[in-house]
Amino acid sequence: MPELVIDGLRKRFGGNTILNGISLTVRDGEFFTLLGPSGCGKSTTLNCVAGLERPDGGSIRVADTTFVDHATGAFLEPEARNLGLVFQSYALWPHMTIAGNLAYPLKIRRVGRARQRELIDDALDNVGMKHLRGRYPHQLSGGQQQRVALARALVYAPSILLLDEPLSNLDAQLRDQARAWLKRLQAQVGITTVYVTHDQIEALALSDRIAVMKDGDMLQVGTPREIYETPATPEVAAFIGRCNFLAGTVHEQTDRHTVVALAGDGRLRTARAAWAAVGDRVTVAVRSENVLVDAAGAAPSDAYNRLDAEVLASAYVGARYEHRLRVGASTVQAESVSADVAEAASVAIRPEHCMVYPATDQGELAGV
Ligand SMILES: Nc1ncnc2c1ncn2[C@@H]1O[C@H](COP(=O)(O)OP(=O)(O)OP(=O)(O)O)[C@@H](O)[C@H]1O
Repeated sequence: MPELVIDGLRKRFGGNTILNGISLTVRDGEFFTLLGPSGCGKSTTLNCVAGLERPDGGSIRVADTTFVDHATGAFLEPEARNLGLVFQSYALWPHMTIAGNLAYPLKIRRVGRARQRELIDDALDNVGMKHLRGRYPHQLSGGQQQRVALARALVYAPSILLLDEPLSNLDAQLRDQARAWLKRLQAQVGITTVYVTHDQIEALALSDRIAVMKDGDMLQVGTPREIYETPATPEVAAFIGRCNFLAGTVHEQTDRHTVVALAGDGRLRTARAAWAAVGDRVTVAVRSENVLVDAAGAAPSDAYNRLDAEVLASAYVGARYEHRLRVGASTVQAESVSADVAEAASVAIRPEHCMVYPATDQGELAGV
């Protein structure tokens, strides 16, 4: 399966710049996700790959085939790109059986009847729908229809699979199931896949790598672990998972730590941020699951920061409790498995769980 290379992709609609020169490479056989808030340009990127939009700058190439190159004026028509496409609305033809829906793209490609049957059986087998080949779309559930849409996109062995929020019409439980079989299927077929979603859990669960987008720019590309554990910017940290942001000033640089004086009160040792100088204004990001409340009393002080805290509110949310605490001048969110935090007069945070960034407007982060 080929690589997809996007280089300097630009797109404007009217006076608005939607893509600011995006560059990325999707590797052979990779499950690659474009993740970001609504309107950041994910679908526009995918549509440029599909040939449904013409970019205003940059190029897109798959293996040795140029799909589009603004500099030379090259543009390959969508139907010549041999792509598998699945969108949010599955758009199966209602008057055709499932097998008929899958046969259609093969007929267009002039595949012989016997071979059509083999390919259709294989594709339906892949998605566990072979036994329903004679049914019509209205006789299937939403989840089953989505499987058929995927089988139809795979039946003619496309070079790349493009999926735009394909699971968003399914209810929560079906979505979980669909996620599991989609990941299995993609690995089994080994097809290079670009997936668009604004759902962070979906992105983390499915992807080999994720590109986090905002306002037509790419903020970070990395594996799910890299994106979650070492977000490149506070915006990435804010968009994925639950994160606290604490304002402060660099107080001291030691061999191993950067010590931050928090606004209000308290000091926080963080993993050393080599770029920071004493006196710099910084934003420290800490995931809410890394703010320990119930273990605070037991945490050895050399391995943890200990900060005075006041519990403002606690809520039971099923598998855990969520707490709002006042720490210095900030409100901090924390999680615990035990309800027993009423006495907590401090929180414990490991230095390596504190991520330091140049000072960022906290109001902007709230809007991510
Ligand atoms: N054909 C168009 N004409 C004008 N503006 C458009 C067009 N298509 C998209 N846009 C605008 O471009 C921006 C990016 O849209 P896009 O669909 O790429 O975002 P997205 O990240 O996929 O968001 P969502 O998750 O909501 O689909 C939006 O502000 C949208 O309104």
